[in-house]
Amino acid sequence: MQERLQSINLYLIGMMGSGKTTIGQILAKQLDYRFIDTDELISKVANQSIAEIFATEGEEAFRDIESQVLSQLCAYQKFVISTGGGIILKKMNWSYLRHGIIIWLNVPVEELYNRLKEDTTRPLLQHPDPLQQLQTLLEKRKSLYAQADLEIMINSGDTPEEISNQILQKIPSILKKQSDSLN
Ligand SMILES: Nc1ncnc2c1ncn2[C@@H]1O[C@H](COP(=O)(O)OP(=O)(O)OP(=O)(O)O)[C@@H](O)[C@H]1O
Ligand SMILES: O=C(O)C1=C[C@@H](O)[C@@H](O)[C@H](O)C1
Ligand SMILES: [Mg+2]
Repeated sequence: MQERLQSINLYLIGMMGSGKTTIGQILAKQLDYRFIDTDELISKVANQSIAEIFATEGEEAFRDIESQVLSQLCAYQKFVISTGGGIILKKMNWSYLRHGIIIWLNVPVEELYNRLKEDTTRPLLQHPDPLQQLQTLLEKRKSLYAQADLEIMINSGDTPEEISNQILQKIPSILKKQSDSLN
């Protein structure tokens, strides 16, 4: 598989809580790739949590930093890159993501809510009705996430290892599509 992948990066996209960070780490180990998470990188570089950046500089400033970070990462190879949930919002980001294989972790909102209801670190969920907020965000973003090369439908109960294996199984079909479109 590593040979067929030819060091191309894998980008995980999806809603907050969909498991991009968790599954990205497993996938990287399985492929002998390096792992990076754009949220963690931004937080390190800014020396602030994502919530602090949103609070002090605002969402737009965060989105600009996110784009810059992504533009630099796509120059590297052999990375699994877990992205922030809103990375799909900027059109420019798609031109960076398209350097690699884009994988959408599609998780039902009820499951996202169960995972995140106790978590206070996601600024966009600091809302009186977080379940409704997740539903609204997903409705707005679904057509963008759907532009991924690969959609992984996740049911509650699917373990991160199972999901990672499912991705590995499906990657060859994407590589085939890509090579067919070049012929
Ligand atoms: N398949 C799974 N089954 C159960 N829990 C999971 C699964 N995948 C992730 N989780 C849990 O859900 C929570 C969110 O996962 P994670 O942080 O990986 O999501 P994320 O997509 O990176 O979110 P964000 O966009 O906010 O960074 C974590 O507590 C994680 O342990
Ligand atoms: O869905 C979103 O817009 C976000 C998701 C997180 O990964 C962070 O990037 C930030 O909290 C914004
Ligand atoms: Mg994450």
